[in-house]
Amino acid sequence: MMNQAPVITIDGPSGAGKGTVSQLVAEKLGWHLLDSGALYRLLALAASHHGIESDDVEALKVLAEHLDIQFKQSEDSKVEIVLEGEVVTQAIRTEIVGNQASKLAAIADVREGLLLRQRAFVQEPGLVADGRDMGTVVFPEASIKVFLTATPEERAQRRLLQLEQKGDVVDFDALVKTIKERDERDANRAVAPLVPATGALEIDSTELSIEQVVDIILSEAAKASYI
Ligand SMILES: Nc1ncnc2c1ncn2[C@@H]1O[C@H](COP(=O)(O)OP(=O)(O)OP(=O)(O)O)[C@@H](O)[C@H]1O
Ligand SMILES: Nc1ccn([C@@H]2O[C@H](COP(=O)(O)O)[C@@H](O)[C@H]2O)c(=O)n1
Repeated sequence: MMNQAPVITIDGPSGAGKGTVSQLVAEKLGWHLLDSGALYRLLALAASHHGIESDDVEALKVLAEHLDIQFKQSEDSKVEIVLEGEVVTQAIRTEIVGNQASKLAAIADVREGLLLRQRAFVQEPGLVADGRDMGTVVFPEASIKVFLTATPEERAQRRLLQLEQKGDVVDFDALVKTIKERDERDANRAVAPLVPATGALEIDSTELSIEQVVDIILSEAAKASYI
């Protein structure tokens, strides 16, 4: 990654706050943003649309390499996600799609198929990348690496609030179970498992507000003279 724009990676389990925090840090720095989980979710949705089974590794790799997607900045500065011409910003956020994404993400060829697309997000003045393997595999030379966690119960509580605000009815215990299952699969897979990168700053956000987490990361950015 010599002579490339700087990268801050924020990895961690589902619901730890990576997406929220990454967006705020990117806004503050004026940097680009990569939500790598969205790519795995888009792949899961596209596979389902095309009737591709999760054991058809060859077809999944081709699909991953050629995913027809766009991240469009809308007027209210939110990002609209388009898959094969259809707006799927909300459709990819369900727990079902998240789980399916996590199953496909355990396949080495699928990860390989998405690798270059993720690296292409590095642009001046810098990139904040959120996911599971940003600091370990995709951007191993990132200048700041963060591993963001919170207890499964706290993450389930946050997700519950998020889903209730959208009008969804969800059971807390079922949510904790799903979150633990996804953690287990993401952390124990053979390829790019969810582990802190060497030298990552580990932040447990269970007792922290979003603003406190953002401030910790921005103070690292200030130390690196990005602010
Ligand atoms: N420190 C925090 N305190 C309270 N709520 C938080 C905190 N961080 C994030 N949240 C809230 O938790 C919810 C989940 O956050 P977010 O979607 O950013 O997590 P995530 O790690 O990106 O999850 P996923 O990997 O599944 O996409 C959001 O509603 C967000 O506002
Ligand atoms: N770098 C990444 C990002 C995501 N995944 C897998 O995708 C699933 C959905 O991700 P979200 O962050 O949107 O919840 C996730 O459970 C991972 O299995 C990944 O493997 N690597």
